[in-house]
Amino acid sequence: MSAAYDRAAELRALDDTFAGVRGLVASGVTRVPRIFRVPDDAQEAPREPTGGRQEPAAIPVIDLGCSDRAAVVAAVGRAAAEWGFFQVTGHGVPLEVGTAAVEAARAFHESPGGEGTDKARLYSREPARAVKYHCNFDLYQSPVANWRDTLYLRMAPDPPDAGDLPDSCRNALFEYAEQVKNLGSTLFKLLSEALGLKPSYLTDIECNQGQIILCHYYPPCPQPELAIGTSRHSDSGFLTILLQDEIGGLQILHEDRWVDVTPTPGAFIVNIGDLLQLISNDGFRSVEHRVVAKNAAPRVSIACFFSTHFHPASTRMYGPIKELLSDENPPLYRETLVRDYIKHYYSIGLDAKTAISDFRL
Ligand SMILES: O=C(O)CCC(=O)C(=O)O
Ligand SMILES: [Fe+2]
Repeated sequence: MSAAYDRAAELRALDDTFAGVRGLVASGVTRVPRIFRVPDDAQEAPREPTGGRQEPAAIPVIDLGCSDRAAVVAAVGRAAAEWGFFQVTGHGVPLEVGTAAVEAARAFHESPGGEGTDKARLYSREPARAVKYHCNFDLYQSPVANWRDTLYLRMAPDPPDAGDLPDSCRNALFEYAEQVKNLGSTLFKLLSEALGLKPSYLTDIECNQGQIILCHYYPPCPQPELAIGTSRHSDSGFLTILLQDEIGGLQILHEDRWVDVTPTPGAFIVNIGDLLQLISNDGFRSVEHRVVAKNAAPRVSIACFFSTHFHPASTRMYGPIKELLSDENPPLYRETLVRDYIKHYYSIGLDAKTAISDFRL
């Protein structure tokens, strides 16, 4: 690495544009700047794509509208234990609600940056702010900047001031958040039952209390093989519900291979987060995933995390659920406040799944 490369200064210069990766692309960059380059030696170990000699693997698709509830519970339990990821159809969220949210997110990200704009008003990486826009939440922690910008909305437990949301997104994203919250409640019931607990168990212990919505935008990348859209990581919260557009690029690590999560119109992707792995005492798995960069049309995804994150009033301790423990299934993790877990997770930045192992007994 040449001495002339001042990474900190380049990160700062990007931050100071308030326009993110989209701003770089709009200005016509044809080469990936060094702050985004994935070092050769960090090339992510299991590089093999889906397929090879076998049939391409695919995450389970579960129809929540199926009238056989026991079968749905069993399918959710199997998927959460074996894959950590599944897609759901028959979920009751109208197609147009998801489409409107994706298009609102796209319009925001494609709006101009610069003085006096929504982007400049919202650009922040201040933890306390409920509505903000930034390029890489972990820009200064992570060794590799991701080819991605994000609009961040903390919707619950305390909803943001409506006026803080960009005008063009407000209605679509409030509506989306409400619908996805309801879907989250449905999923927490199914997951409780799949653990052999009463349906209200996970909501009784407030796993659904926090809701954070991240509207990601992945601009076309001129040298996609040198960069990454989202570095490999597992999600920190209890549960994530993700909507992706038709571009693709999301991959999950399954049996040591990267498996493509193929866009399925109208379906949501659901995945278990670290905190649910922790309280289920490894009954459910929080699985690493990443987004590859592409030189295609921009990609939009909306991730909804159920997690109270930095909520200061939350004093509940989370540890392996007592009802699941026995001599054969002793606790594997120590108890933690959500905010302490999240603080630790953020201090590392997106990386291979390491935060949860620091909480193992
Ligand atoms: O954009 C995606 O498909 C995934 C984003 C993601 O993994 C995350 O926000 O945690
Ligand atoms: Fe994620």
